[in-house]
Amino acid sequence: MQRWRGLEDIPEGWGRSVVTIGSYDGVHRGHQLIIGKTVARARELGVPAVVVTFDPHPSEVVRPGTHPPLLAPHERRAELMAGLGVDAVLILPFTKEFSKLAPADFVVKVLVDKLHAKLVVEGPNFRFGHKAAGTVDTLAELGGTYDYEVEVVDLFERGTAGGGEPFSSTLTRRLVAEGDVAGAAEVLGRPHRVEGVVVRGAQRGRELGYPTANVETLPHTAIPADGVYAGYLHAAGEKMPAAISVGTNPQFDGTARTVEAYAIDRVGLDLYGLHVAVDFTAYIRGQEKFETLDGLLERMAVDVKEARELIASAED
Ligand SMILES: Cc1cc2nc3c(=O)[nH]c(=O)nc-3n(C[C@H](O)[C@H](O)[C@H](O)COP(=O)(O)O)c2cc1C
Ligand SMILES: Nc1ncnc2c1ncn2[C@@H]1O[C@H](COP(=O)(O)OP(=O)(O)O)[C@@H](O)[C@H]1O
Repeated sequence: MQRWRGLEDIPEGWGRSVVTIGSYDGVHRGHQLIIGKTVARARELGVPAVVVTFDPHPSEVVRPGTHPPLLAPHERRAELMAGLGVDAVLILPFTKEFSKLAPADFVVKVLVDKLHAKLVVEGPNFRFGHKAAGTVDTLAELGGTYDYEVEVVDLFERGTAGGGEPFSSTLTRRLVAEGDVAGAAEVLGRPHRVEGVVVRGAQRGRELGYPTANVETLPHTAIPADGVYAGYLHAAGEKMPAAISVGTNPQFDGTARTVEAYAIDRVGLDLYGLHVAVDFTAYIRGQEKFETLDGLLERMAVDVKEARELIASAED
């Protein structure tokens, strides 16, 4: 899969393409439908499938200070899109100037002049151009002038997550923020993942008998609510069942919020400095401050047992 940052990166002589445009944060199951359709149509038409997305998130540029927590960094989104068969991802730097392009100017600059769109696939709620003035109808009208078709895919799949709300990035962010990682996994079609480099913590975990890899997350990462979770730690090419703690370590009157994962029953790992990923599959409990350290240790033993069981039952 090709990855372009900015219109200048599109190779000279790029032919026609099937295109879909969106933030696609999380690449959840609704997104997967639209992107899957884009790829299927591209194959039928014998041209490449291109996803156009933005960085930073448009809302931060339009209303500074409103950057939403991100479900997946661009790197991860690209990996997921490649898995869906996408041929190229174009990340457009979303600047103030770019945000002022009228819908027709956006269409000409990106879809017509650069990607030579033959077909554009979107969800019904797609908006684009200055003040989000462009709708799928605007897109289709311009297609009449500029020789491309528009196909609207209903992305409103519903599961049981969030009380049967339609799948969306907003719903997923809410479920993650509430600690409902099982619900988030239903919308995403896979567990929610937090990634980053393993940094040093208080060096206390090993003394407690549960060394934990402390993950330094990227700004704007969607981090699950404080609590204890079951999941996986992916490190050095291995996928290890893990008990995960998110919080400030109230037992030790900590203040910094950390994401830390204990790889169950693994001894002697050295993960410092590695880029790792933590997948959240199930919520176990909230963070607590126990009367004694033994209270915490007893509870941690139970957490690890529960995590092991939750993971084993999900793998069956
Ligand atoms: C399964 C599990 C459960 C935890 N539960 C709590 C808790 O209830 N309260 C708390 O303050 N810290 C909790 N922690 C975090 C530990 O306090 C933390 O991992 C320990 O202090 C080591 O920190 P360090 O990695 O900075 O050395 C938990 C950690 C794990 C792995
Ligand atoms: N089973 C394990 N799970 C997670 N990290 C482990 C494990 N075994 C060894 N480690 C290593 O130990 C470190 C965590 O030990 P800990 O005492 O909690 O130190 P810190 O406070 O720096 O996180 C991890 O960063 C990793 O390098």
